[in-house]
Order: sequence, then C-alpha cells, then structure tokens
Amino acid sequence: MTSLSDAPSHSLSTPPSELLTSGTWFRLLDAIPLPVTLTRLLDGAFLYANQAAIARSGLTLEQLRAHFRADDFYSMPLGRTALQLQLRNPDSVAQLDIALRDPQGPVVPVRATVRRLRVEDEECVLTLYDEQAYALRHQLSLNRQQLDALLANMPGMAYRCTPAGSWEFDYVSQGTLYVTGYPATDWPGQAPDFASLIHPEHREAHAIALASGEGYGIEYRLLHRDGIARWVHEQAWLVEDAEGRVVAREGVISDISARKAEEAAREADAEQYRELVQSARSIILRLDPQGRISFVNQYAESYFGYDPDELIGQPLLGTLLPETESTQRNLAGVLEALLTQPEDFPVHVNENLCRDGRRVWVLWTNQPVRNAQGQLTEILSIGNDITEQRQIQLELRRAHEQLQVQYQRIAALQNQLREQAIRDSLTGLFNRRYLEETLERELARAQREQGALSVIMLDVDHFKQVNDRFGHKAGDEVLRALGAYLRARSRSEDVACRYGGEEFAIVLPGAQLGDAVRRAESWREGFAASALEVDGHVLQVTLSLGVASFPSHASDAETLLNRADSALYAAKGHGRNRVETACAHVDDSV
Ligand SMILES: Nc1nc2c(ncn2[C@@H]2O[C@H](COP(=O)(O)OP(=O)(O)OP(=O)(O)O)[C@@H](O)[C@H]2O)c(=O)[nH]1
Repeated sequence: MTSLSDAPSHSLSTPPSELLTSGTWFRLLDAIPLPVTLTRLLDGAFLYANQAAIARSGLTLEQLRAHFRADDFYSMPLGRTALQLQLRNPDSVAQLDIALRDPQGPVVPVRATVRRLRVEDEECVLTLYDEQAYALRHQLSLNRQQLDALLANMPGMAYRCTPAGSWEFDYVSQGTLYVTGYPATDWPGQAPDFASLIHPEHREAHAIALASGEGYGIEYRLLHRDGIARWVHEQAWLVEDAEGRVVAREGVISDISARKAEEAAREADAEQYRELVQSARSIILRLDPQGRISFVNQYAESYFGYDPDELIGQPLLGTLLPETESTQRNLAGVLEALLTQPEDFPVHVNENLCRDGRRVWVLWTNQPVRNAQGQLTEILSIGNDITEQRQIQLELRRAHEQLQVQYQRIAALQNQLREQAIRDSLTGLFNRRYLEETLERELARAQREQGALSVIMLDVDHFKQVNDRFGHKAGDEVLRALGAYLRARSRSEDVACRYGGEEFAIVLPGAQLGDAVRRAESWREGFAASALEVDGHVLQVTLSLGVASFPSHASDAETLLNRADSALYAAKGHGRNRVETACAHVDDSV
C-alpha cells in the first residue's frame, strides 16, 4: 500500500489507455503479488487489473473491462454509495472487509485497501485485496472470543490486579466462585482480603513470591468459604508498560486438590510397598541393564553382610556373584544371558558370595522391567536361600552314591557266594548239588521237547596210588588238571561237575548216546595221552568212563546217574582206561 501512495504523481496524469500498455506505474503494480484493480468510482467499471488480480479472477483484462463491474465480484455491507461516502474526499483511503464473490466459486472474505484517485478527469478507486490479512484478523478476533469464553468458564480463577495499594483486583473470572466460594461480583469489596484466604502456613511463601518482583508459580492451601482448605496452584506474571514499569499482575489460580489427593494416595501406596519390600524375609534386589545393583532391601543387606553403600552401584559380578568359580562355571556368561534375555530366566539357582567369603545358594525369581519402547530398564530379582536344602541334597546324593557302591559290593559278594554254592573250590567245576538240580531241569525239558540227554561219569584210575606215591597235594594237582581239561572240552550247554572225590559227571543236554560215547572216548584218549607235570614228576593218568542216555537207559535223574555209574563200574571192571555204555536192563539194586 505504501508503494502505491509513494508512486510518482506525474504518472497518474497519463491517460488510462496508455497506462494499460506501458509505464513504470503499472509495471510496478504488476509486480505486486496481491490483486490490485482500478475501477471507476461512479459505476465500478474495470479500468485496470494487475497480473495477480487477473489470475485470481480467471478472466482476461478485456473480459473484465467488457463484461464486469467491481460490484459483480464483491459486495460491501453498505454498497457502492457507502464506498463513495467513504471516499468522498479526493485521495482518501479506507480499509474495508468485503466478501469477494468468485462468479464460479465460493465467497472469500478479504481485507481491501481502497484509495480514491483522479485519472483523466475520472474519479477512480484503486483497490488492493489481501486475503491473508483478513484471515489473520479474523483468527485473532476468534481467539479473543475463545479466550473470553475460556476465562469465563474455566474452573480456575483468572485475575488481573494493579500494584496500587496491596494488589487490588480489577478483574476476576467467574471461576473465582469455584476456587474461593465467593462469586466474581464480590471482588473487590464484599469478599475478604485475598491474603487472608491463604492458609497461615503458606502466607509467608506467598508473600515472598509476591515480593520477588517476577512472575511465579507456587502451590499453597487456600481457605475456601465452606471452611475447607484446598490446595491451589497459582501461576502469575507481571505486565509492564513501554518504560518497563509494572502496571499489572495477571495470573490463574487452579484447584489442585484432586491431584494432591492422588499424589498422597500414590505416596501412601509407595510407602506401603517400601515397607513390604523392607520387611520381606526374602532377598530383594534390582539390577540396572549393565548388571549393577541399584537397590537391595534390608534382608538382603543382612543376608549378604553388606552395608547398602557397599552394594549400590556395584557390579553384581565380583560382589554377590563370585568373579571366578572353582567349578569352572561361566558366571559372566550366565549374567550376560540374564541381562540380554531375562525372559528366558524367570527362575534360576545360583551360588552367591557373602561379604565374609561364605558361599550361599539362592533360588532367584527374576522380573524384567521394560519401558514403553520395550527397552530393558531394570531386572527385579527376588531370592530365597536354599543352602540348607542344597546341602541336604548334596548329602543325599553322596549317600546315594555310597549306597550304590555298597550295593555293587553286595551284589558281587552275592555272586561270589552263589558261585561258591554251586562250584567246587578245587577244580572250579560245578558241584554235585548243582548237577542234580540241573539234571532234573534238563531232563524235564528233554521230555517236554522229546529230545535226548546223556550223562558221562568218569573216575581217575588208581588215584590212591598217586596220593600214596606223590602225596595228597599232588593228587589235588591231578584233580585240578582234570577239571581244567574237562572245562576246556565242554560245550556251552554242557554241565561238568565234580561228583565227589576223584569222580566226575558231565551232563550233555541234547546229546544222543552215540554222540556222548564218542565224546567220552575222545576225552579218555586225550587225557591218557597228556603228560601231567606234578611236583617235578611227569605223570600219565588214565580215566574210566561210563555213559548213559535218556530216553534209552532211564527217564529220571537218579536212575540215569546210577546207570552211568554202573557203566563206569563196568569200565573199571573191564580193566580201566576205557568207556562203557549203560545197559537198559541192569538192576539198580545191584
Ligand atoms: N588228593 C586227594 N585225594 C582224594 C580226594 N578225594 C578222594 N581222594 C582219594 O582218592 C582215593 C580213592 O581211592 P580208591 O577209591 O581206592 O580208588 P582208586 O585208587 O582210584 O582205584 P580205582 O578207582 O579202583 O582205580 C582215596 O585214597 C581217597 O583218599 C581229594 O580231594 N584229594
């Protein structure tokens, strides 16, 4: 606008037709980003529109001039006559809010600056349209209205007071009733002095804030008209004039009783929680994400034997957790895993270290705490001593291991006893009792399966002479050698026994008579051919053998043994060192 009024006056005498095509004046106007028009005052006919105005209208200058008048685009509350009245003096200027009507679009309110000009003996109006200025002004007035409504309706007390005397109120909002119990209309005058409403305990703090010479924000209790003291928060600021003199204090006093009550309840809750944590008979500690101790309860202090100052801020590893571990457990690794994946360790058992070096076992329950972004902020751990249980457990394990050893010893002993019960100690062969048991069993099976079974009885020839010539010990040696000989030639199913003295019996399950005789013959031959070295003497010892078979010779154990024994007797009788077969008809009573 100032550029228009400052424009060189000589250009205004240039005829409009020429102005439209050339001239500094209008080049300048074209450069203005806001719409500018020149219209005739009398009827609003367009004489000129700058580039911004043409762009805004969506028409050409020719179309504007030929078919439109200013009144087609905007209307003023009082119409053209009013505009003419506003600009009744030459060169007069006015500012108007007008509604700019776009022929095809919505109505846009604009702020227009109009100036009356005389061009070519014609009274004209130069108009500058500013939509933004209108919007800003409109918004400001709207905010003012909102503010007024807000002040009137807010539950707090908005005020303004002047420094004259003792800060007399010259404005209080309707919320004053809510905060003090006195209606806004009682101020000043009927209501008591504001300072007297401040609770005696807080008056001094309020007076200090007032005297500070600056704005302030304080909380204090205010004595309400209903007799109840309520917590309020006062935010105040000072208003200064151009010379920096304080001309007013403004502020808002809000009732914060509800917030204070909540804070008190929260504090009471927190206090209860603290008492609970401190009186708990469990170890409670908090760890930061770096593995440092940030809190320990009293029980934890006494349990580990530390003062709180010695633990807070200390890394867990090296204090409560042994830094090195004789059992080679990777404690640093365990702690690292706990800090990075706490959800994987809801419960864990750990050996911990007391200040005096004692080792204690603790069962830990861990609760990770995370912030809204999911980052770990701390780990809350609750521990219970399980040293005694652990000790009992260890002792039980040790006792169990000892029992295992003893059990194995007993089992070995039992085995040994069992072996002793069924073995002959001199030869290592089975004894007579075992033979009888086995024979009964094997015979029953052979009968069941309709199989065969043979028994070979054998006896050392002239054994008495061995004893007599070389001594009883040498005789034992011969018997031991015969035992080894028979064992070496037995099959897995055979049962070789020392039947008594120098007499032996071998049960051959599944063996037919012919097979048994062949084997008896080969044993006889083999033993007779072997030279026994006994006590420095080389002996040649022969055997007599008798063979009997089931079912050919007998069907019960006793008879079968008797038949084999009879056959052995026959072998002795026929000159020894030979094998005889039992006869089915032999009379057992003989
Ligand atoms: N060294 C030793 N001798 C034993 C053992 N048991 C029995 N004898 C002896 O074996 C001998 C058996 O003698 P006899 O029954 O007369 O028979 P034999 O001298 O072998 O003569 P024939 O059987 O008829 O060939 C006895 O002298 C017994 O004392 C033993 O465990 N060790």
